[in-house]
Amino acid sequence: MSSVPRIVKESFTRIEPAADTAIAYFYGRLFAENPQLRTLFPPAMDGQRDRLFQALARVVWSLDAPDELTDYLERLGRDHRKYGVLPEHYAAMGSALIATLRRFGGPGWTPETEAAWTAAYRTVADIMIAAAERDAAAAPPWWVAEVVDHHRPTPDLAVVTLRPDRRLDFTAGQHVPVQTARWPRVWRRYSIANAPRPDGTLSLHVRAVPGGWVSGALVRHTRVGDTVLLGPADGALTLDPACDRDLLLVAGGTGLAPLRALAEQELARDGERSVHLVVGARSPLDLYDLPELRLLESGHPRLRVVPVLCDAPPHDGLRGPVAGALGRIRERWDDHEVYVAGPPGMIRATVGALQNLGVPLDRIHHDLLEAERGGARAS
Ligand SMILES: NC(=O)C1=CN([C@@H]2O[C@H](COP(=O)(O)OP(=O)(O)OC[C@H]3O[C@@H](n4cnc5c(N)ncnc54)[C@H](O)[C@@H]3O)[C@@H](O)[C@H]2O)C=CC1
Repeated sequence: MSSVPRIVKESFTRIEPAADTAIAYFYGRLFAENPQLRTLFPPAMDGQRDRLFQALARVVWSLDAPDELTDYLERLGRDHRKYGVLPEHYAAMGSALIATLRRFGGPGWTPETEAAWTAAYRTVADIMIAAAERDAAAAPPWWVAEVVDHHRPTPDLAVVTLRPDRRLDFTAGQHVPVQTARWPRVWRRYSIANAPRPDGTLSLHVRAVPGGWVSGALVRHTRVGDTVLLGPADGALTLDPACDRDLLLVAGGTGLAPLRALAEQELARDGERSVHLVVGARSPLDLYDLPELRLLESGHPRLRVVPVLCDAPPHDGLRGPVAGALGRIRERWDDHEVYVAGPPGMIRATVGALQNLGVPLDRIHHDLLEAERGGARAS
């Protein structure tokens, strides 16, 4: 095994405390040397800086796990096609990155360190470029999608249905990046709220969060007939086809979207698994999809939908945080496969409650890291 991972990790630890300054320097240098690259990035770079640093950290700490790293980089390479990134851009990025690391690497930065980073970057770029080229043979870099339905069950929430101009493959539980005409080059991810449909349309549940550019545009400034851009679907919150345990799906707020998709996918199969869909919300108004869910339930005896309200006056359902309600719905869930989606605090509380109810961790699936990166999906 080469010494590259060790050297890269050690030097990265020294640079990490100055991450914010280093990333700002990196972009300043990249755009000064390659002004044409500025058009690939959004006008405001704040979120972009965080994302670059998170990606860099993930690559550095995965250098010892080549399979995991390759999988991640291939997805990243495919995903970068939607930004208009070309193979020749990688050299410019690499040169600005090495210059930045040299500048912030302190006295421990040696020719050996620089050689290790150069080798690591070359490997990373080669994997991303090759994955993007393979993908280009099979799929467009982005899809133009027409808004075919848009309704606002509450003032800050929209259910948006889109028809992509070409087939967009996805698996129930995945999310897609979305760009609106109002905010060019700003992409945000939203979970797809349905299993694949014969007509290729997909629905998103979008809450307009304070200061959220894309979520605000999708909720308040989007109409039927408008178009948005979509990137490729991604995400691992999907059903394991080999598993036949009964399903417990625990949703908080718009975290309902991916779990509704999983429920639809399971119910479309000729199976016998029971499906409990527990929907946590703050108030009755926030149970925006309940009428549709009741309709689904009425057509499928193996589905049970259980709303749980936390901030509501007494009503005929369950009250309190969704995590605390699980033990009141059923004493044990340890024979179930469980999927959880919602705000990070709700995911954490629910996973803890499930463990207390005897569910092994390897049967609890969630996207906590994605939800924490978060704004990602919400803003
Ligand atoms: N795959 C995933 O995990 C997905 C996650 N999301 C995330 O879900 C969130 C949805 O937001 P909203 O609809 O505004 O939800 P919300 O803030 O209205 O909360 C929904 C439910 O979660 C509970 N909750 C909220 N914060 C909590 C905390 N700190 N501890 C325990 N329980 C908590 C509430 O009591 C309520 O029952 C967003 O952060 C979004 O990014 C959305 C889609 C998919």
